[in-house]
Amino acid sequence: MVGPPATPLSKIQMNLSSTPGRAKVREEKILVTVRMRPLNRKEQAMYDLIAWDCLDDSTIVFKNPNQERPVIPYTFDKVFADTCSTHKVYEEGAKDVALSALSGINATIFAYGQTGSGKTFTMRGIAENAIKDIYEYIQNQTPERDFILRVSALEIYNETVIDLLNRESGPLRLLDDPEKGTIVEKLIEEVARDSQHLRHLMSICEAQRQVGETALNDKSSRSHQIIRLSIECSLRETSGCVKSYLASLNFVDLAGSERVSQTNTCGKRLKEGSHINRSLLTLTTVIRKLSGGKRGHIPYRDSKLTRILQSSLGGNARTAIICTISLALSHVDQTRNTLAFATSAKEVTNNAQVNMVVSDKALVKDLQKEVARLEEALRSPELSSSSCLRSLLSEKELKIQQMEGVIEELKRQRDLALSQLELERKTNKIQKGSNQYGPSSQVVRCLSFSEEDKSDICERTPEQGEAIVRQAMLKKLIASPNPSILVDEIRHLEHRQRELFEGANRALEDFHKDFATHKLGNQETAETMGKVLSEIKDMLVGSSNPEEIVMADKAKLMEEISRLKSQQNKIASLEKKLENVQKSVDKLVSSFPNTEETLNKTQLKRKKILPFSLSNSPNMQHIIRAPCSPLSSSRRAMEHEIENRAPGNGVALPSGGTFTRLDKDTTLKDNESCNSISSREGSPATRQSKSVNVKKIQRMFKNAAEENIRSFRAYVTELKELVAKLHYQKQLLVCQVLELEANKTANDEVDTTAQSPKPWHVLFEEQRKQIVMLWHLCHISLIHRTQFYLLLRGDPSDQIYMEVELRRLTWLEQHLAELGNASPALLGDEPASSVSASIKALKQEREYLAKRLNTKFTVEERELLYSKWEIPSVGKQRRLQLVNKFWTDPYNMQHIQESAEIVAKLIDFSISGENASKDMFELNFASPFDKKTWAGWNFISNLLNL
Ligand SMILES: Nc1ncnc2c1ncn2[C@@H]1O[C@H](COP(=O)(O)OP(=O)(O)OP(=O)(O)O)[C@@H](O)[C@H]1O
Repeated sequence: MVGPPATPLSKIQMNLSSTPGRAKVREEKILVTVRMRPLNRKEQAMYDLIAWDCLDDSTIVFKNPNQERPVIPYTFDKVFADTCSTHKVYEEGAKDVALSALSGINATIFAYGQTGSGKTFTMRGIAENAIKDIYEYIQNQTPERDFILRVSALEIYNETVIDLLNRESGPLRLLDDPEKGTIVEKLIEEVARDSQHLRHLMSICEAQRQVGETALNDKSSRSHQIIRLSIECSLRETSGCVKSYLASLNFVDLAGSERVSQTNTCGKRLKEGSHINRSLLTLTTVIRKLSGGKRGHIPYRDSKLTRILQSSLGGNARTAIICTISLALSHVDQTRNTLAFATSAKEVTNNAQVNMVVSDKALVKDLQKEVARLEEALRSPELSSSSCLRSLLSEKELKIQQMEGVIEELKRQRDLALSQLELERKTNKIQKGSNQYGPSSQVVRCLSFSEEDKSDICERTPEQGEAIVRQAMLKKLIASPNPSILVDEIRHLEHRQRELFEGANRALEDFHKDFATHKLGNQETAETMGKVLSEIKDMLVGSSNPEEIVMADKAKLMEEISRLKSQQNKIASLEKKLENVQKSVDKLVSSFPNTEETLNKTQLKRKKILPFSLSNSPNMQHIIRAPCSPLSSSRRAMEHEIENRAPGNGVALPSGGTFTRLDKDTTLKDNESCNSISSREGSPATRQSKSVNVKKIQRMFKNAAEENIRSFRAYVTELKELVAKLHYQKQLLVCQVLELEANKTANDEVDTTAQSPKPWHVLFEEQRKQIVMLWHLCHISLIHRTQFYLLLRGDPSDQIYMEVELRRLTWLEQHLAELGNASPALLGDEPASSVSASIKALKQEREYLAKRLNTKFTVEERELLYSKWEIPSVGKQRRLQLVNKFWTDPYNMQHIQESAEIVAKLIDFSISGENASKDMFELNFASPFDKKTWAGWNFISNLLNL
């Protein structure tokens, strides 16, 4: 086949390269030489004159015997005088170009000239010399180089291409190949075994050529002849890589230009001459245009000659043109034409390049091995068996389980760390004296009632320390509730509540006793006190008793919940009663200003006046220790008052000491004073002194009573808050327990369901709906959805595919949700690169499908679709608008069905077609569509690392 080397373009590296032993070949002008033919016999017989002279080996000049016009010399790369041998012409005008083919560069040598000027004579010699040199070169090469020579030959006779090695094949067609250029269809290419064989083949070509007799040449070539040697050189390198060069060497013997007047042709010869001249004219035009440097339209296609020689004329080849001329004066015009052609040809530039074929044999061998392995695997019954599939599936499920386990463990560790961090933070705040809590700690604050009034960690009592520990425990408890811990916590709260009520009761009883003993306050005050006392007692009765708690210890969790629920009313009742107590105490306080007056009227009559004292009350410690009690501050105020008293006022009060001890001392001193007053009764000084002391004692008594009333009021207020907190805390705990119970019930239901499975068709419908929703949420490929949806119709064998798909999608959806919720600092670019990549891929897929609408649906069908899917009749990108509506409503199964049907038509997918097999899903994340993954599935695959 004549044309550029028949090597696939993909395997050819069209790089400039150095020819072995030569300079780099880049742009290069055509080598143009002129060979003079001596006068032949006919010319001599006619006494024709020699019209041309060689000035030197590159210049020829017309002899101007008449000296009419100034002579214009012609200069070429070489001018060979008529005495020059063909060998010299070859050596200096063709060899260099011809041997380029040995290093992968296309080469063309052709003879151009007037008929009978010696073209065939010259080309025969050139080819002979080239063949000789080529084989010498091959023989001198090292064994690392292998050469293969192939021969093909054709002639263009009357614009018909004939295979000279297979003339019977008839006229051959020229074809345009995008990679190889013009090629001759069905042209035979014979491998030359050696130089002899090659010569033999060339002799066949010569014998087959059209030759005719004309007036100027007995054996005139009536056709253009092209003999092509394809030379393939393989170079084995130490790395095992093999480089191959492939080049063609064309020997072109053109038919001669001729004038009818000179050749005296007619009929057949005239027709031949006409074709010859026309093709030569095209050649001349091509050369002239190329020489002008203007790369406009080059009329290569105007003749078969120029089409076939296109790469040699300004293309990828080194070219040498030997222009043959006759020295005879009778042919001077034809010679001038030839020299003009030669002059143009000199200006034509070619771009010869090495045609290198790199074939990595090692790689090829590896690929062959891999193919063989895969073929073997495919043939293996094990791989296609269901056991293999099952093991593959179980392996992947195991991997998913492991990943889920890891995720759970990480979550647990994260929660634990957060809990510890929060505790640490709060502990630090407490140590710094701050009791401010962040909004996120609201629940914990409700539970941490015992901590709120701790102002200094240094003064923390064991109870306070315990409260901090409990607080941490409660936070853990909320994060991961445990029924037994919850129940314990409830009991603890109830116990604490009872302690508070009992403490309040004892304090109030003593308080009331003191009032009664000392007749403090008026009747109204006494009534109020009695009322408060009875209300507190009611509260105690209303609270849960120890037996219930003991019973609850043994009760089951649900019974405990019921009990707590039933307590709701009791708690509300308690709150109500506390309200009453609060009101009563307020009333008591408001009535107290009359106390001084009462004291003056009543107590002064008594011989023995005892100040109000709780010194003997065992419950006072409860009041003092009561959380949130302002008693400490009132105590300080009392101490301050006592300290500021004048030393000589007759009241011997020790400075410092506790309130209780102060009361004791005061009581003692007061008793003593009273006794003393009694013994000295009657003296004026004594009366005055007694009057002063009584007033002081009354004032002290009043202060103490006021202080105790205020303290008790504050205590009741605090108690009310505590009850409210307990109530809230219990509710929280009940919720926790209920949640646990609900989970337990749900699990039980699942277990029950597992024991009595639903019918497959029901389960299939449920799973399919879930899958459709998850496809939507995870932005899965529409093509995948369509194929999966249409292929899996609820057969029992679909079960495994459904389960795998559901499992994957569930995992993916959770993973994407976690990515979306996670901190960007923790995730880096992952969320953006994952979700957005899937969305982008889906968008591209929709665009792809939209483009196919025109080819897969007729205009009428499209209009129907637009109408049905409510696409406006006027607007841009209606096709995309339509496709954008597919698969967008996961709740509507009719919509899903119709979407799937349209997408299936767009991608030529048919459930009965060749490409419709459930195996296409392969139970892994590879894309189902021609193995050409969409970005979404690519991402999913990478994401799951399966
Ligand atoms: N340089 C030369 N020295 C001696 N004889 C030559 C030389 N060139 C050509 N001849 C002779 O001239 C004759 C014509 O030559 P040839 O057939 O090669 O011409 P041609 O250009 O091929 O003609 P055509 O175009 O008609 O085929 C032949 O007999 C050949 O031997």
